[in-house]
Amino acid sequence: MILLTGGAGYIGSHVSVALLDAGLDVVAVDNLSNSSKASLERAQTICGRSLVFRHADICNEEAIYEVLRAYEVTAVVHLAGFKAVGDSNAQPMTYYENNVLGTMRLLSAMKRASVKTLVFSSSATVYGIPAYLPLDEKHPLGPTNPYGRTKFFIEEMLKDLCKSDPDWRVGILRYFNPVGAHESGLIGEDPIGIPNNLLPLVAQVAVGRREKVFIFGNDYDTPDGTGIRDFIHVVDLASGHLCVLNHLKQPGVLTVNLGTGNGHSVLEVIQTFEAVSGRSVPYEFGERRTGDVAACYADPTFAERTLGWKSVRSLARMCADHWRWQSKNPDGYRGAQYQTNKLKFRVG
Ligand SMILES: NC(=O)c1ccc[n+]([C@@H]2O[C@H](COP(=O)([O-])OP(=O)(O)OC[C@H]3O[C@@H](n4cnc5c(N)ncnc54)[C@H](O)[C@@H]3O)[C@@H](O)[C@H]2O)c1
Ligand SMILES: O=c1ccn([C@@H]2O[C@H](COP(=O)(O)OP(=O)(O)O[C@H]3O[C@H](CO)[C@H](O)[C@H](O)[C@H]3O)[C@@H](O)[C@H]2O)c(=O)[nH]1
Repeated sequence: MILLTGGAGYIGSHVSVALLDAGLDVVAVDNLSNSSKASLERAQTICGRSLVFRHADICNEEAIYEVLRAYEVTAVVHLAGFKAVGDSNAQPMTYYENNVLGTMRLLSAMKRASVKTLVFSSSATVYGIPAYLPLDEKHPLGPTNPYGRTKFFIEEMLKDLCKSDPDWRVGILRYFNPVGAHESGLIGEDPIGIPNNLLPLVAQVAVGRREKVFIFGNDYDTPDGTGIRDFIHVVDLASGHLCVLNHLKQPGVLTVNLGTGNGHSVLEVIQTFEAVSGRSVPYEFGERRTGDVAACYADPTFAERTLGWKSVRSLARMCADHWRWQSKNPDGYRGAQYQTNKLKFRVG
């Protein structure tokens, strides 16, 4: 049984599908602070298999310990955490408490239950301002905001833990920019309030929920002046978790970029989204956003060499799948236009 923390979230629901489709048993733990259980009900519908859902907080060591023991968990995929850069500047201690302390509590529960295999969601944000591109795993680390520092501190903690005890096997996955949705259109990203990230905002403009996209800067040193990022399809990202889980046979830490290696500009994303959706996405150029860099994209060769993992879905596919999710669920999970044949969770 695999314990998936943050399982009801955007990436977690897609990882649930990847794990269930691979025939693994899953217990998903989430405190639903940024998600809805509907995502996991739909993940079950997609796979035709049920999982166990437990409403719990990773900061609650006893609750996590009880789950680890009750379901005979053998490995943990740890995605639970807060992720908004702006919020983390405003409330750094909340971020340190939830992300760093929460991970400490989880690790402590794992140690007590003798579960010592972990896959952790880190972020390309740990690299900070790129000294060179593409970013390989050896690039120096220097996160520029509290959210990024929570990921950095957790990475350091995991390295120390593995040095101290050779029984631990840890995969650190540095995600670039996850976008898109499962091809069924049943699960996808459902941010609360005005989206901070580009793709969900573009999708909400296309569907008519918002008026236009403000492009943060068109004077970067890039071909069209707008920022360049490494957008990666969330289904490709999810499959990377399976690959790393299968690969964690040796003790120690394996740190891997999950990106495509291709950079796409903000304007390119908007134009591609318009083309696949047939909708217009009005935009306006505005000031640069504090903390943004001109370009950020991965060197994904280590992932391919060590895990045999490679992203396969194009930007057009990312936009098309994101659009299918958004157009079928204009109000996200709250709209619930879909009537899914709800499979019951194995334990409610
Ligand atoms: N989406 C991105 O752009 C991105 C990029 C890099 C890394 N990540 C990391 O990937 C992970 C998943 O991100 P996501 O985009 O799916 O975000 P998300 O907010 O959709 O999912 C996170 C989930 O964790 C849950 N959660 C938060 N704190 C919790 C706690 N204390 N106990 C239990 N559950 C808790 C939330 O309710 C949510 O369901 C996060 O750790 C995030 O930092 C995301
Ligand atoms: O309303 C918007 C939102 C974004 N952008 C631009 O779109 C690009 C992508 O921005 P996102 O906010 O979608 O993504 P970031 O690259 O800023 O950051 C994301 O990816 C990082 C990893 O690369 C970290 O994981 C971070 O937490 C996560 O939010 C940037 O050039 C940004 O300036 C706009 O022009 N307008």
